[in-house]
Amino acid sequence: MWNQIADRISQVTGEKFQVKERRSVSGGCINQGYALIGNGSTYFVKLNQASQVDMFEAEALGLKQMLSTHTIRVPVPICWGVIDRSSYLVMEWLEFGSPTTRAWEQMGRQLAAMHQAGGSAKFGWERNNTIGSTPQINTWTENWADFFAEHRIGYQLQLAKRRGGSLPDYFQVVEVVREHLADRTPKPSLVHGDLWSGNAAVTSAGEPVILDPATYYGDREVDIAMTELFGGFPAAFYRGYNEVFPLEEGYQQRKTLYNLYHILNHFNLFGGGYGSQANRMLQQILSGK
Ligand SMILES: Nc1ncnc2c1ncn2[C@@H]1O[C@H](COP(=O)(O)OP(=O)(O)OP(=O)(O)O)[C@@H](O)[C@H]1O
Repeated sequence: MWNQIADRISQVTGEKFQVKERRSVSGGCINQGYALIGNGSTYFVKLNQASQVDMFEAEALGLKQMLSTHTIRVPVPICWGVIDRSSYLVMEWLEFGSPTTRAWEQMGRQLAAMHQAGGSAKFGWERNNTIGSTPQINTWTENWADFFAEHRIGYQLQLAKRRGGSLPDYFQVVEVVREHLADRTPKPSLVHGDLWSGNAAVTSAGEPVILDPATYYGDREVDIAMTELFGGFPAAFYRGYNEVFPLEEGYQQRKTLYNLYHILNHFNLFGGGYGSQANRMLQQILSGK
């Protein structure tokens, strides 16, 4: 299989690539990561079962879409497909370094520029993708409140019900979410979609980079909300972001709603205490606080 992947890399890049060494890269939960080292070039390869090829294709197309904005660095996808029983995604290898305050500030500015780049009149994306390993529904929708209420919260609630979670009534929640967002009419921004600290890094040359996206066109605030969910990014990141594209009034209230999506998804993926956390957030939202 590795030789076939090397042949595909050679075909796509136009430069003969032969594997000299292969190293396992730890860090991901969903896929197995490898460094493929050749003479003078290295690639990062993710592997999964053959059935997961759509997930890799969506990731590659999301990375391409972000690249097309020329705003923030993301790993360049090279090729993907199925060989034998495995699906694979090959991308540019990145050397990571320690982030400086300057790099965080620049990441904020560059993410803001990506959010400003435009490119769609509707919310959604050209295909469904995944958030973690959960399907993420990206049906094109005119109205942000409808999109987020139905395709983000509603979809996760349905999955949670099937998982046996005791969460408030689906219709009540979806309607309350729709109401809460009724006055929110953002321009569709290309968002990363899964921007926690594990998916943000800095190269050894000091350049900010964002990885492993769950791209779609949505309210830019979903990315900022998620950066705050598991501990937050350094203050320099928010300073840089607000310099270019200041957050609007009401963000603090919407933040809980936007992060509820990820907590419901964590409940669906991992169960445990995420169910009670989702319930607390839902109660807060339903009581209008
Ligand atoms: N282009 C790259 N070059 C070098 N190392 C990388 C690259 N992309 C990711 N990595 C390393 O591999 C690890 C896993 O990558 P990633 O998070 O994309 O995998 P995943 O299995 O899809 O993730 P997850 O389970 O977090 O959704 C990262 O933490 C990072 O250290």
